[in-house]
Amino acid sequence: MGPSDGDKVEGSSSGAGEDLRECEIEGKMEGSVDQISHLALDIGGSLVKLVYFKGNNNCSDDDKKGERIGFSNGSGTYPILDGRLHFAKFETSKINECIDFIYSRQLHRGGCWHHEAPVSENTIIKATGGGAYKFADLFKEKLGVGLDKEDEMDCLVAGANFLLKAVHHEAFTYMDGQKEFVQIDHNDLYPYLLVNIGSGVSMIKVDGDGKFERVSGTSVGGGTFWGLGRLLTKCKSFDELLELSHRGNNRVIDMLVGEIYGGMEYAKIGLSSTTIASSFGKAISENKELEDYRPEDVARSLLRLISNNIGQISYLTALRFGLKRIFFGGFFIRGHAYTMDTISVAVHFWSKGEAKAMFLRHEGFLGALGAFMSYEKHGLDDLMLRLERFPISETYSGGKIHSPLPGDFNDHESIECRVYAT
Ligand SMILES: Nc1ncnc2c1ncn2[C@@H]1O[C@H](COP(=O)(O)OP(=O)(O)OP(=O)(O)O)[C@@H](O)[C@H]1O
Ligand SMILES: CC(C)(CO)[C@@H](O)C(=O)NCCC(=O)O
Repeated sequence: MGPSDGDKVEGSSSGAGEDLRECEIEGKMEGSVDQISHLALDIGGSLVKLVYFKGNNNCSDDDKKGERIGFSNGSGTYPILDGRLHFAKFETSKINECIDFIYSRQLHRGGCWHHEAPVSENTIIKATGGGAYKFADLFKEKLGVGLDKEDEMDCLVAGANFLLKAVHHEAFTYMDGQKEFVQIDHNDLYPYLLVNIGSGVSMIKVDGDGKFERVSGTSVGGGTFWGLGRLLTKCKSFDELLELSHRGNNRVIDMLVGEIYGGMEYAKIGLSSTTIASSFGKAISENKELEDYRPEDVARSLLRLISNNIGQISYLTALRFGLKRIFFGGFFIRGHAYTMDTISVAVHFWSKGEAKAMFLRHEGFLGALGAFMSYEKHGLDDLMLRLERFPISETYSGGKIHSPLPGDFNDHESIECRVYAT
C-alpha cells in the first residue's frame, strides 16, 4: 500500500538529453595556486561529478600581476584570484572521457597549458566516492596526479550544509506541480535528514557542521531505476528513460485498491480507491508479456515504485529520529517533476502532513562540493580554500542567481559567489 495514485503531474526533466552537465558559480580564490589543481571529484557508482575553479584570466601573465589582488586575513596578505566554480558530470563507465576532459582543460594543473614544468609528483586532486579508490591508479597513470581520498559521507554533509547556508534559493518543496523556495534560517537548520539518492541511497541525520550519522540506507535507488528500466524498456540512456516515464501511465500496470475492492475505497484503513495496492501488480493478473506493455507505462510505474519506496523509508527514518525536515539530493532526482512529486506525496501521506520533503537545486553535486571544500581542511603549504558562507546573492556586488528561477535547474546555470583561501 502507499500514497494515493493521484493525477499525473506534468513537468520537464531538466537537462534531459545531455550526458555532460556543466554549470558554474562565480568566485574568488587566493593563496599559492602552484601545486594544487583546483578540482575535486566525486566518483560514484553511476556518475563522476567534477567541481573546478577557473580564474577569469587563468594562466596569463597579467593574471599573476593584475587579476590577483591583495587580501589580508590578519596573518598576512594573500593574492586573490577572481573566477568561477564549474560543475560537470560524466558516466562512471566512461571514466576515460572524464580524464580526457580534465586533460584537455588542464584542470589537474590549474587550467594552464603553458606551465613548462611537468605535473609535480605531489600534485593531488581531492576525490570522494568509491571511485576515488577504484580509479586512483588510472588517474596516476593518465594524468600523473594522485587522488587524495575524502570520506563520502563527510563530503555529502559538507556540500549540503554549504549549499543550504550559502546559496540563496537552494532548497525548495515540490507538490502538485508547485515549486516553492524555502527560506533557510541558519540558526534553525539542524537537525535534518539528508537523503542522497545516487546509485544506492544513504540517509544521514545531520546535527551540525561535520556532525552527522548515517542512520539508514537502501540499495533500491537510482541504479535500480536505471538498471531495471534499461532491461525492461531497452532505453539507451537515463534521460530517455525519464522522458518515457513522463509520457506513461502507471495505472496500466500498477494494481490499485479500487481494482481489488470492486471500485471501492478501503476507508477503514485510510486507503482510497486510487491508492496503489501493488506496484506492477496488474502484470500478474493479465495474460500479457512485457512486449504487450508500452515502455512509457513501464517506466512510469518503475519511477513511481522507486520514488514511493524511498519517500516511505525516508519518512520512517525521519520519524525514528524525530526529524521534521528531509532534504533530498543525488542525481536520481534530476529536477524531475514526477519524481519529486511522488517523493513529496509519499512523505506527506505517511507523515500525515507532519514532515516536509525538500529538494536541492545542486542535488547531484553535494559530494563533489564537499570534496572541493576539503582543500580548506587539508591546506597544502599556505593554501586553504574556503567558500564564503553567507547568502551569496545579498553579499556579492550585483550578486544574483543567474538561473532560470523559478524554473528548473539548468545545465548551464551560473551562480555568483566568492571563493577564497585564508
Ligand atoms: N546521465 C545519467 N546517466 C546515468 N545515470 C543518471 C544520469 N542522470 C541521472 N542519473 C541517475 O543518477 C544516479 C546516480 O546518482 P549520483 O551521481 O548522485 O550517484 P553515484 O555517486 O553515481 O552513486 P553512489 O553514491 O551510490 O556511488 C543513477 O543511478 C541514475 O539513477
Ligand atoms: C555504497 C554507497 C554509500 C556508495 O555511494 C551508496 O551506494 C549507498 O548508500 N548504498 C546503499 C547501501 C545500503 O545502505 O543498503
